[in-house]
Amino acid sequence: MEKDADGFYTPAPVAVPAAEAEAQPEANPEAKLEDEEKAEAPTESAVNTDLINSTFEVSVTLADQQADSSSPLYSVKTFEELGLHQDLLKGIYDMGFSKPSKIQERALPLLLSNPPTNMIGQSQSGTGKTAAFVLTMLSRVDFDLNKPQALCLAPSRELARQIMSVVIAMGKFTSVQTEYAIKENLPRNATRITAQIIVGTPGTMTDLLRRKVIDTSDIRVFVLDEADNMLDQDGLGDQTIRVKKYVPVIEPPLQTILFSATFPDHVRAFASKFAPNANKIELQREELSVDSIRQFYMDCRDEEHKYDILVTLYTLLTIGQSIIFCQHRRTADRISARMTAEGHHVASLHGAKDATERDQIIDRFREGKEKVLITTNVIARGIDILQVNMVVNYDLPLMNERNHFRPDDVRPDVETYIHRIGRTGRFGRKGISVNFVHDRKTWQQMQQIEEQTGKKIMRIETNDIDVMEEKMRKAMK
Ligand SMILES: Nc1ncnc2c1ncn2[C@@H]1O[C@H](COP(=O)(O)OP(=O)(O)OP(=O)(O)O)[C@@H](O)[C@H]1O
Repeated sequence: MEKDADGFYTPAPVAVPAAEAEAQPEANPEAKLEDEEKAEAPTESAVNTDLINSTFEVSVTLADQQADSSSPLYSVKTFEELGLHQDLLKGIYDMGFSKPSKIQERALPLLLSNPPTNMIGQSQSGTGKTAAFVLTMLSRVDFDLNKPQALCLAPSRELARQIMSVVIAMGKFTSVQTEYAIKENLPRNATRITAQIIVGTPGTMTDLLRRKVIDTSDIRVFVLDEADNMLDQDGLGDQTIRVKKYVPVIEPPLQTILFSATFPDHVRAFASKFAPNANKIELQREELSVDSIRQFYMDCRDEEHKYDILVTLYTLLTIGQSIIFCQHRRTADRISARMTAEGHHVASLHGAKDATERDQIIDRFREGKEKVLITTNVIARGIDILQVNMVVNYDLPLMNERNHFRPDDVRPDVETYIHRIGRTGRFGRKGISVNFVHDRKTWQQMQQIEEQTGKKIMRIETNDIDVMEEKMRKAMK
């Protein structure tokens, strides 16, 4: 199975493993036909060849990385050795996965062993954490029992929908039943959910639990994706704790699974309380972001110059796909309205839009119908769109006001930064991130990000557009 036009998983004819791809005799047989009709349509053939070549290149570099012991994609094992049911192995191979990543290899045996043990797992963005917890949910569910058995919480409806697409793809050869706990999905008068796996956001999940639409008496797995965010008192902490209170812990024994690319110190202790006696897989600070994302910054004179530079970048933004992050919804709306009025094609997505519109916008972006998405932190975490090769921090991410030392000392939100740039460079692919810096304060904030992540952020000259473009194109290759 491979991702369809919606970016979700649907059946594909046959996945060609990287090693076999080279042996394919004719990547594009049509290219050989020399009749008039074909001769008149060289563009399509050329595009096909390009697509095939680029898929091939990704497969080859992926195979290299999965064989490099220092890569987060490395593994010595096969999926067969991880103790998965035959039906789930079929699902995994149908998705085109051939080898586990490091987090999958390390976490799955711990997650699947009995008696069930809690897990706090950390691994860089785009390294396959979703498969680790989805396979655990699917492994622990009794498909003959028509009752909820696994709950999974994510910070946004977009991420909940994406996780569900993975549950459905990996569970394709099982009889799993699923349901969403996201806004405007179930009718208000729904009385009972019989689905075994429920994926949602904490507000709606609480509402369904409170109204007893979800019976918790057989829940055995409780997953928090983006767990540091889900437990943070400045984020969704209160709502997540409320959900947990509804779920019995002792009978059946509850396995609590927390995953994220980041676990800042201030939530680490609470995470250990929330998932007691957990197996832990942790990253060192300098390992937090992946090396395949090249990081840059651009000096802008002021706010208006930021906009001008963004417009100058437009052609580059549309080479693959790109996500532009703003601190506020109004900024996202303002710049997207202005760019649209000037004839550019951009979409904007944030939490103030209604559910149907949000679904349409992200689906169009997944399908590649929109190339440039202007947004807020709402999709900073978890969203997996492989074609995104550029992320722009139009505004650097900043801590909530209550974490400011003084009103004039606004600290950068380093965790959100790591997640934002992680929307590109997924599973070994290349990507670039660009930060706009326009005054002393933003300059200092960027330096703090550099210090705390231990990764160099390179300057890109904005005076000479050609040089700027050339440098960025090179970094994207
Ligand atoms: N073993 C594998 N082989 C090939 N591709 C994989 C494998 N595991 C995961 N992937 C793909 O890698 C991409 C990233 O995976 P995923 O979204 O689970 O990352 P993540 O670690 O959860 O990232 P984030 O921290 O951003 O949420 C997805 O497109 C997924 O299908």
